[in-house]
Amino acid sequence: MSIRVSAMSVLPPVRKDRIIAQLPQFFRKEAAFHTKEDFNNKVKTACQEQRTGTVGFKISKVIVVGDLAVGKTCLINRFCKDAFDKNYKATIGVDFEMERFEVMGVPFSLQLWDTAGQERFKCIASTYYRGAQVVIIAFDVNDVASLGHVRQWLEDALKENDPTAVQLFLVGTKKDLSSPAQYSQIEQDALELAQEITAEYWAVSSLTGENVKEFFFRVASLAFETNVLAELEKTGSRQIGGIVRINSTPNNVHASTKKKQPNCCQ
Ligand SMILES: Nc1nc2c(ncn2[C@@H]2O[C@H](COP(=O)(O)OP(=O)(O)OP(=O)(O)O)[C@@H](O)[C@H]2O)c(=O)[nH]1
Ligand SMILES: [Mg+2]
Repeated sequence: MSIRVSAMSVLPPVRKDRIIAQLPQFFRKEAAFHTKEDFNNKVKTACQEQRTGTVGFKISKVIVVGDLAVGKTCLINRFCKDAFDKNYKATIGVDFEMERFEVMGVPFSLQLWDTAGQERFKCIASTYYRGAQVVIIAFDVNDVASLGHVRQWLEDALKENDPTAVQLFLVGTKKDLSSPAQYSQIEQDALELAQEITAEYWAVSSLTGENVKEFFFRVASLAFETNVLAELEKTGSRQIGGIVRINSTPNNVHASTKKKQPNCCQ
């Protein structure tokens, strides 16, 4: 009996709890990437017609930065391993986890980079900031100073990346440790800051798991949506180039552009 190894059989199927069919909603309207209830129509159609180009084969890089001990490692571990460690073990340099999703039937992967917050490991960690599509800045909702350091983390992360291309999230951690009154006080400041730096704001607890899955699903969905839109724009401009060259009338332009569409997913 011969064994056939195809590209499809190398990867196990995407986990059932990583399948995204609908756009997960924002946490706070005041500081959301956008407030639409559903995925962009063009993106939905592209997924239905399997016209998402290379998006399904690419891996988006996500970096998680923020002060030491705010809970970056715990946040990633809660999502990726459904585990929580109450003992603090500082991250030395960086670590990363791969997470595979399926968004509206299209495979999509995130590479989650967990970086060190300790000053002495920061210079190693910062060499891994480059090429991030998503920057997550974490602060502890019980520690105002960690919120105060967010701008510095942002500046460091953006030094290595194209600021206009980065999707930014501000995440308050350890929500379980604060009383509702304390929390709402810091949330005001966090929302204000999130608006100023154009970040989407979330508050989570890795201990209880509150909002952790919702948050990463939102990150994956928005990164996916952005990538598909960029891909459609690329294909669109290629088609326009074709139209100019063949100098067609509007009717047969449509026919010829249709033929030119890549069919890489079939
Ligand atoms: N109660 C509570 N404790 C948390 C939570 N998240 C993290 N911690 C605790 O906070 C401490 C630091 O967590 P880490 O995830 O290691 O912090 P870090 O940001 O990765 O720290 P560095 O790697 O040094 O930058 C640990 O003792 C965790 O158990 C949370 O949601 N709730
Ligand atoms: Mg860590």
